[in-house]
Amino acid sequence: MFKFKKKDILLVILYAIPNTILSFSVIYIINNVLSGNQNFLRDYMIIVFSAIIVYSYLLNIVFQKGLNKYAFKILYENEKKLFDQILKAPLITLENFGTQRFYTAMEDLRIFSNLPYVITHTVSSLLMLVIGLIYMISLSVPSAIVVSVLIVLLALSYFIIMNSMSKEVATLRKYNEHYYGYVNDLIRGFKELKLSANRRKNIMNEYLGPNRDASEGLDFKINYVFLSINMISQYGLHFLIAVVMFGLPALGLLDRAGVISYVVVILFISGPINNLINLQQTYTRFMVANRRIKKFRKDFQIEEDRVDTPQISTSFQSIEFKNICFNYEEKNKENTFTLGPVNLEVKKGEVIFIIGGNGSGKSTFINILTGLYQPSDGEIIVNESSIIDPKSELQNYMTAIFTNNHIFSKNYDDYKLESNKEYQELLKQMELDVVVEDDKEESARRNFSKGQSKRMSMIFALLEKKPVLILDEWAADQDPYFRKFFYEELIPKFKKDGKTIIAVTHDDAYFNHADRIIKFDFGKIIKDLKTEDKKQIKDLSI
Ligand SMILES: Nc1ncnc2c1ncn2[C@@H]1O[C@H](COP(=O)(O)OP(=O)(O)OP(=O)(O)O)[C@@H](O)[C@H]1O
Repeated sequence: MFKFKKKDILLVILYAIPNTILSFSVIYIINNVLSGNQNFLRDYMIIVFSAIIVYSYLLNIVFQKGLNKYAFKILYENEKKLFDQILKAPLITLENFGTQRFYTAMEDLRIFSNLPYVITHTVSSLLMLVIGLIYMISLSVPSAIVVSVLIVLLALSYFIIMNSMSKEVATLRKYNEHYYGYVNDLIRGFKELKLSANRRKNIMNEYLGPNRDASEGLDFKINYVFLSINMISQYGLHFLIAVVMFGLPALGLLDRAGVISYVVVILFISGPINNLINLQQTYTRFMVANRRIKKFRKDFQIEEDRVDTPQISTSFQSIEFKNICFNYEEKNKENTFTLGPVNLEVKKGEVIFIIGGNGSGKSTFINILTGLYQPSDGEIIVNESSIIDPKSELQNYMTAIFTNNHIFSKNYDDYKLESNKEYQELLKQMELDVVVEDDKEESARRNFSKGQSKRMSMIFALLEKKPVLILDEWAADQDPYFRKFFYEELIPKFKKDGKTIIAVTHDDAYFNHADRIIKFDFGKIIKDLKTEDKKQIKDLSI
């Protein structure tokens, strides 16, 4: 995902080398001043010392600015790519994996935006460590070996304790996953919980409470251990300095000036050592985030052939389904629902009602009709001759209002509402002119009642001016008066205007307002009746 070019690596090196040399010059000067080296006790040394600090500061500012720019560029570019991928993902993928995956992918991207800093820190810290060791070796090889061995031992004990906690960390993560599930129930099911004292008691006493109790103990243990091992670096450093101050001179490995130099170097490299140790956790997080993003990219793979800007076509004449089949691929489930084979022809201007019991496949069929689901088998023919690719082209002819319609917070369509006469007329027609008093976008996107929001969606759908209108139980949320108006006035008007209407409905009182009734059962069309056949229509039972 984040690919480093040769130029980027060169830039990091170009920064890290002078930065390390400058930092090391600071130690070198301090060492010599402390040990009373006359060459370093001259007046101009303060200017040299200050110049090094200022230069080092400016170098860091310039580099950090570039690094920041680079990190944010990568982050925002990848965020845009992610949304592009989400918009192009098939509906079935979204349904199978759940929206939660998008949120975690976004979180993972944020983690990754730190990668450039971390790499730069790693390179600088490593360079500081190497130069510090070289300096110590130049002063005394055996002392440098003793100090290096002690540093390695301290780092090893840190990693061993850290890794021993991985099982506990995984268990805590599992507890937290359940916890977020309960929180979700609590927020989304707030009304249902408020209605039942038993439910409130049970969610608290049997789920949320025990989950939090178990997490509390584990969280404390993990944090306590992490706190303790983080102290290893602090107290380990004191131990190391004690060895240098007392142990090494006692063994005759270092003199007084050597001790001062060693202590100064150790104090200086303790920062980079700490960085390197702590960075291990960051790298582990990167690896996990990388794995998850890769999996996300694979699961939500973009199909390159997808046409992204469909043109509205008004030349619709007919659509024909030939042996169309579809089945939900549910892992580890034997009885997955299968739709089809569906054979059906819809002609321009027809009003078709789709009926059938719960779970008979009406919405699944609508999803195929609108190109949201890709059929596993069969052919879709539009205007008698052109066989079309349902993924990209079906939507050219259709607009749909689903049962769980959504009114966007902003206008993502090509039409404008302001000063739009047609919009004003539609508001009156849908009897929303008393609720929406002006033609401003925000007025059309306020909080509506369910029935009003469906009427607003109808206005938006009609403004799209597509020849085929698909409605999934649109009238179910309307009051009896408007429902009657919809079936008896609006549908005939839409038909007169040349629209083709395919509506899923349970309103048997209005079946006579369709040209055809198509009944689904167990994923198959079991009846396809013309409404002229009054007797058969009367006998239809859902
Ligand atoms: N995303 C999905 N994954 C797996 N199975 C699904 C999915 N969506 C629906 N189903 C199953 O497919 C079958 C048909 O569902 P569908 O929603 O098409 O029925 P419907 O006729 O619209 O029902 P209703 O009148 O209740 O809205 C049901 O058995 C349902 O459980």
